[in-house]
Amino acid sequence: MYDIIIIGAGTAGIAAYKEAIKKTQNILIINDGSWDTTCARVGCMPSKILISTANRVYDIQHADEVELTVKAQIDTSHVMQHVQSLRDRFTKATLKDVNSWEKSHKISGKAEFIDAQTVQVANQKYQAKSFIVAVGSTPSFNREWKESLGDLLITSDQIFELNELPKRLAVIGSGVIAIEIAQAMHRLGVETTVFARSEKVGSLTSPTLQKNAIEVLSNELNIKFKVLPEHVQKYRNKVKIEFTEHGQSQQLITDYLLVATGRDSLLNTLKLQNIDTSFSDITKLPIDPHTKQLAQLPIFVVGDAFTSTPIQHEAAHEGRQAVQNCLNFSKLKNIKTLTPLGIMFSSPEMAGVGQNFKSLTHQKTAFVTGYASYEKQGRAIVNGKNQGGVEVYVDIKTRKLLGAELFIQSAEHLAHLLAWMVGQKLTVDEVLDNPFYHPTLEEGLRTALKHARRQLKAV
Ligand SMILES: Cc1cc2nc3c(=O)[nH]c(=O)nc-3n(C[C@H](O)[C@H](O)[C@H](O)COP(=O)(O)OP(=O)(O)OC[C@H]3O[C@@H](n4cnc5c(N)ncnc54)[C@H](O)[C@@H]3O)c2cc1C
Ligand SMILES: NC(=O)c1ccc[n+]([C@@H]2O[C@H](COP(=O)([O-])OP(=O)(O)OC[C@H]3O[C@@H](n4cnc5c(N)ncnc54)[C@H](O)[C@@H]3O)[C@@H](O)[C@H]2O)c1
Repeated sequence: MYDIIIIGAGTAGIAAYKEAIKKTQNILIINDGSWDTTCARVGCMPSKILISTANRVYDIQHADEVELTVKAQIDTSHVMQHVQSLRDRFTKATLKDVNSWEKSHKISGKAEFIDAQTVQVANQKYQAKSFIVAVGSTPSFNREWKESLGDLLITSDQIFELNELPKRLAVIGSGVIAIEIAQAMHRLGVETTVFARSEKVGSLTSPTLQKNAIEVLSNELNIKFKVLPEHVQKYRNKVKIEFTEHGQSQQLITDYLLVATGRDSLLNTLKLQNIDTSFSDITKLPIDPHTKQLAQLPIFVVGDAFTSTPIQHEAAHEGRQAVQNCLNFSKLKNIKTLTPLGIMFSSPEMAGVGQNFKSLTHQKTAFVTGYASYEKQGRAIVNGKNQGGVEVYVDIKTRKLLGAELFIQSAEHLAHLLAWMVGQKLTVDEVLDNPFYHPTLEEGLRTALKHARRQLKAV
């Protein structure tokens, strides 16, 4: 009997293995499919390569933002090769690591539970004192549409495999994946149309920043809000989409349909109902949000498989932390301990830190919002990127910084600073006691913090 069986070798499973091997050699990791992680193969890395290249094209074509006249000829014919070769560099690094592990610790194949102590892979049974379940998720899509469109319906699992940039792309969804990829494709010269079921873009929950983001992004991108395809079909090896806009029936011919409408957990592949029949509905599993324990069992579910924050660093953190709970069962520690931090790599970037506007409002927390627009922010003007704004949320009683939302260029850096401040439970006064260099984007953050402090004084 193994000390731990880890199911899934993505970000969370690999982090769990690397932590567990420091404590015990009596471990097994089972993975169905490729051992190079969703993040490196079809997620974080290829998407960021595409976005970075697209933003370079944009900056060359918009040099007039800083009064430069540039006559450039941009050849995008190697973009997909660039995405793939750089992506391969990252996946190779992961595979090199995995290949260095003891062979007898690894099994390829789909794991299914037989009971709470036993899993089966291709008719072979394996038992463990504890399990770390890190099976991740997969893109959701309409099966009927897939049947009629075949390879022309793609998800984030396929888009980075295209040999060349398409001429035209339709995207369904206006969440994180949809907007990141749609904006990048548009900037690379792909005629891109986004179908959004609601009037919302990306991850922001603040109504002010959301409104601003809709304005800014729809100035650049063709986003059809509250419009969804009604019928799709293959037409001369293209995709024909029928939809209704402003009360009129319309149609659009495009090369591919990218479906980015969320991801489904792969927990349903594990036959958890063999442990307890009540586990057959994976959306209702009794998983403790803090310890990630399934019911009272020595089974811990980590990463994207069951989370409201499907992001890489959380998956890795949960994978590592779960090992302690397995080896010290049943003395459990909370796994979910990181300050919330989410960054969306649109342009301008969106970020959320700590508690967001929506959760603070729902919990009826007594807080003030400090706001700063970046339209007139000195450094942003100098950079020719003066769009968006930031909001900081401060507790009225304790004056502590509770969270922030950002929609500005380079939000990724400010968001980290803010996450570290929120994690240290600093008050707005303590944050403002720190140096703010001139001229920097951080000065805009100071404006927002001061705005919040003025309201506290007024309360
Ligand atoms: C397009 C895209 C862009 C992204 N960009 C970012 C980003 O910029 N920043 C960020 O933080 N996050 C990003 N993410 C999210 C990030 O990739 C995920 O949060 C992270 O990869 C989750 O890791 P995981 O270990 O939970 O799952 P995965 O890495 O998906 O690993 C799960 C593994 O389990 C295996 N498995 C499934 N079922 C079984 C079974 N029954 N038996 C055995 N093995 C099984 C799977 O095959 C897979 O290998 C992005 C995701 C996508 C799709
Ligand atoms: N930068 C990053 O950190 C990053 C990048 C990409 C993905 N991710 C992670 O991956 C997760 C999944 O991303 P995602 O974009 O697939 O999910 P999402 O939840 O961000 O967006 C889903 C979108 O699909 C729409 N939608 C859902 N069902 C629909 C339906 N039936 N018809 C039409 N539209 C529908 C929603 O309205 C929304 O616009 C994200 O939550 C994020 O945590 C992170």
